[in-house]
Amino acid sequence: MATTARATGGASAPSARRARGDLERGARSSARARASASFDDDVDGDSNRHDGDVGQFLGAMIRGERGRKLPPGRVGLFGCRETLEYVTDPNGFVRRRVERYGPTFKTAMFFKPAVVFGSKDAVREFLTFEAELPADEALPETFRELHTEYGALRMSGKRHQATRANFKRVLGRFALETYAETIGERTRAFVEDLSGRSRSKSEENGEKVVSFRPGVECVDFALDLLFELFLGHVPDERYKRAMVAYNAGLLSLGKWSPEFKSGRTALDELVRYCENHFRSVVAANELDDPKYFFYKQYSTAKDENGETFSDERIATTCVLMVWGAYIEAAALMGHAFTLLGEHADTRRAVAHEFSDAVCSPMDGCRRIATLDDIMALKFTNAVTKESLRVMPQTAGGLRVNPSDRSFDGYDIPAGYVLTADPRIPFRDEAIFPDPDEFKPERFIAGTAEAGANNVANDTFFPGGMGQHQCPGINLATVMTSVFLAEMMSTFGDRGWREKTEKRYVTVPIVILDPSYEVELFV
Ligand code: HEM
Repeated sequence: MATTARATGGASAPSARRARGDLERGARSSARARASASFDDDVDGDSNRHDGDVGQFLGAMIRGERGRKLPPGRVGLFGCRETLEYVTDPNGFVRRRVERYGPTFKTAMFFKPAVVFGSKDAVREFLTFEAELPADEALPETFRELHTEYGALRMSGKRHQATRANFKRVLGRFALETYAETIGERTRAFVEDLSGRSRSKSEENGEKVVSFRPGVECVDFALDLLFELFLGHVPDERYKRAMVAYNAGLLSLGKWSPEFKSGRTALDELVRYCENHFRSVVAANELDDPKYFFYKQYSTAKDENGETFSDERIATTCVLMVWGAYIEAAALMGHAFTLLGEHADTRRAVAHEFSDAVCSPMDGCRRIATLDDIMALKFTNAVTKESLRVMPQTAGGLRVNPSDRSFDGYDIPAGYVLTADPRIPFRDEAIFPDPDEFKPERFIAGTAEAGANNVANDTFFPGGMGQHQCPGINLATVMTSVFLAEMMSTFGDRGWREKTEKRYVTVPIVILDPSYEVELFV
């Protein structure tokens, strides 16, 4: 679940590397173009210099920034230009600014002035005071409302601590052990179904192919699977469509927008559905059925006052958890899958590692992996981590700086959003040499590519950091590792051919566009 990366369109190119290359070339030429434009940005950190940028000049006056040493960059008057550029291409936006200003810069996010940073020193300094910073005020208005009063991202203090304690019960190790079998079975069925859809390409060579659209099918699959893990079943299509509408509403541009209104209706419908379902499970005395593990945990969950949750709160929590998980897990599956398309050796290594773990002379390769098996897939797990690094799907969390402070050598005025952005260290040559290269070995201790800092909290934080750090990233990693293992065992040897240009949607997170299609060889 993440709140910041939001945009449309995306790079189109026949391979992820080329897509990234295009982004970079675009970034370089647009940086050159901007450098020669008369409305230039404040590049030296001196907020008194605006080089003809009237918006920035007026904005800095109104915000009382003149004479203070803010980071380099541009906020503008209301932050409109920066916000629109950010939502159009969030990863490129950050990359261009880091190239131009370095790892700490000021800008505007969702029309609020913001300081974005990602150097190890800045991250360490940030962690010394992050726990005191409110997250709620930094969220876009539409998100705040649809995230509801029960949403963790809006909470702080004792209320938030109680909510986090409950997350441990449904996203911690014991929970993952409980979910592993369903994840394994559903993933295998998904891949078998895909393979069963294959058809002969031509009469002559008997080549069998199957068309696969990861931008749609991973989303569908992840949504079904997470409904099943958290609600014990997959509701009918209507509620799946409602979840998609809710997702769109959360980060709509304003409360006036049709997306926001549909998101509101979808949320009400989903909460009603979950509440009725939860009540029916309780009434039937079925809470001890293992498929209702999630309900069972929440039926005894306590809030900050020691009170058990109301049915409405449990139902809303179910909706928020399915939402927070499905789009993130689907994005990661899609990114990791497409990155493997370019790496035949890596595909085979993933398939090999899986067969070593689950195949035996007794039962062939039919055993469903346990959590221990999945955690022992060191190479495959490293592929998922490297995919998160090479193709970041979310930004970091947003926090509001409540009072003037000095941070990272700069003056940060009260009201500025502070955000530690994982995309900055992900591309830092000193931490990840050849950052454009896809090298899962970086995340395997003892290999030549493994750097001391690769998995440190202050350099690799795809799920954010601090009080609201993602509690679900391990679930997404487990789902993706199993998905890759099953997919590569069936299709990894011969790989696939792209049928359409690769495109990315970045609303509300960076994810493959539904139109992207490949042909898998069976
Ligand atoms: C690769 C997949 C994922 C990524 C990249 C990701 C990213 C993030 C980020 C960056 C945050 C921090 C926001 C902040 O600091 O303000 C976050 C929070 C959160 N994520 Fe994830 N997430 C992922 C998967 C999941 C999954 C599978 C779940 C399962 C339910 C989940 C549930 C949550 C929740 C509940 C929070 C809020 C925590 C809090 O406010 O205390 N996420 N996520």
